[in-house]
Amino acid sequence: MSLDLFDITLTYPDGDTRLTALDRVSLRVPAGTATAVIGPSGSGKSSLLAVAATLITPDNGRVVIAGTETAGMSLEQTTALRRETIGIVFQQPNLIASLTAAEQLQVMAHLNGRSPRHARDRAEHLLAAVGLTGQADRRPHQLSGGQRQRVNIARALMNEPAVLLVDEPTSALDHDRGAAIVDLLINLTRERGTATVLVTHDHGHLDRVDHVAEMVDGRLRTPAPTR
Ligand SMILES: Nc1ncnc2c1ncn2[C@@H]1O[C@H](COP(=O)(O)OP(=O)(O)OP(=O)(O)O)[C@@H](O)[C@H]1O
Repeated sequence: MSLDLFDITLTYPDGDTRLTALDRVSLRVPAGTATAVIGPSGSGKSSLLAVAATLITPDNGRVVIAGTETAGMSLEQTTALRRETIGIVFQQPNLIASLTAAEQLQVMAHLNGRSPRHARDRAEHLLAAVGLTGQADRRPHQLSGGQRQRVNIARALMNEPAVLLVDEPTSALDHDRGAAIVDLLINLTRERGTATVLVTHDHGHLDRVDHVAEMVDGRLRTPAPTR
């Protein structure tokens, strides 16, 4: 199931006028593929991710998540859609200090009303998928930065999202660990068929993704295939 943004315009209040952060942006991310969004600071990358995540409603345009049109939905409907179909990986892992790696994941399934047994099994499976077999009982301070980011990614996948939105996942990591995280994200995208958007400053990893979309002053250059 794909992610589709059609002709999105987003403005923010700016004194007496409004600042255009996204200017008629359209983007299609098919299932099982990853698109990197690059561009200078202030070009609109985070705004694009926030609109795709249904965290901000654009002034104009349509956001279609896994075939579901989000325009006109109530707050409750949008929240439910987000919980069920979107996984978000923020730049900083934002893990809960007192919980083990497995518990960080189980909380997500609990919020979605899944059984504790289901949550335990899925957490174990996903921690293995991100290369953290044997680390399930560790708390954040007992994990490295790269391992914490892996827990973060596994947590975003807990509810089997159709769409995976990732903001600067490698910014706190050195080049090799960053490359390993991008490889992991690409493999998970293929295996799980997610439509993945990856905002990144790190152009060293662009050869791994399917498309690169460049933001310039709120506009998107047509995505170019990278392979
Ligand atoms: N909440 C807000 N209120 C007003 N203006 C905002 C708000 N958020 C972002 N902007 C402005 O919108 C434009 C796009 O910002 P955005 O954060 O989307 O860019 P970005 O490409 O993600 O930047 P960076 O790489 O620095 O994170 C910028 O001019 C920014 O100053």
